[in-house]
Amino acid sequence: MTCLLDVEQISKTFDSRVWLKKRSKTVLNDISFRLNAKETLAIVGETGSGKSTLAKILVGALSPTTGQVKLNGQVLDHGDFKQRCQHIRMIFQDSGNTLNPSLTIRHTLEEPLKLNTTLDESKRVKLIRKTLQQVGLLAEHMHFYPHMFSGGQKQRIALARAIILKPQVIILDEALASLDPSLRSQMINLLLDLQQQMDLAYILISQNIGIVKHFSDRVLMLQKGINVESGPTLSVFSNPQHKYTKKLLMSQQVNLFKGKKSA
Ligand SMILES: Nc1ncnc2c1ncn2[C@@H]1O[C@H](COP(=O)(O)OP(=O)(O)OP(=O)(O)O)[C@@H](O)[C@H]1O
Repeated sequence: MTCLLDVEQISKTFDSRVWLKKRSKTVLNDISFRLNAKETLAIVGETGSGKSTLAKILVGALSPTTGQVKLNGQVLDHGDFKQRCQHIRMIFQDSGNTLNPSLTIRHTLEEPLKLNTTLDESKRVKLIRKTLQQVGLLAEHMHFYPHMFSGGQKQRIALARAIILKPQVIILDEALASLDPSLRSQMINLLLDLQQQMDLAYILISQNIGIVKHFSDRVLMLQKGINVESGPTLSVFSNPQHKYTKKLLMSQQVNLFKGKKSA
């Protein structure tokens, strides 16, 4: 299988000044992993372990102190948002609530198309209709405003905004955390369907071992910015080697023997 995303030895140190004294804090230390098409890698760690910092580096919102990110073998330069935003998209926990309340869904979805494609208006509208249907909404919803949707529907619109440019990688930063269990299962099934249809790769950032077990192929356990254990999700969860992994699994007491798509 060809490698889509190649993350090589990423480290990040934040510098700050307190009372004229310079302080440095290393929040990511030598993180490397590879991601293939149609694959889901979960990045799991407690609060403050560096998950969001890593996600921000992958989408280009932060530059790494050392290391590099390659997409299809090409190094991504920090600040090259046009290249990144077409290929790597991110959905947050509250993405649905960040929709501009004064814009119809059509205008929200049309914005990235105007910025990144040469499609004319009729082709843009056609693609918006198709994308809304792909995420389980109606084509007519493009005329609605965000306040006319439920939380789960808004998260689907955020997903539509993420897939409309046909990206290769989607980063889900706790994107399922605020949904109730039934909406969460529907969203996971939708994400798995889209993964097959569009050859998408996902990076799932989560503290929820149950979601990770259900959704990911491989897992990377992050503790204080260090990759303490990684591998196929079922192997890591059924035979954890590092005490941090054992502690997280114990704290959430998950049934470890059901994996992706069989749960
Ligand atoms: N701009 C910044 N300047 C200094 N320190 C920062 C900055 N951004 C993040 N940090 C620190 O980096 C560490 C990792 O933060 P990060 O948000 O990546 O963790 P996280 O694993 O995503 O946590 P959570 O699950 O709570 O979102 C934290 O200690 C945080 O305080």
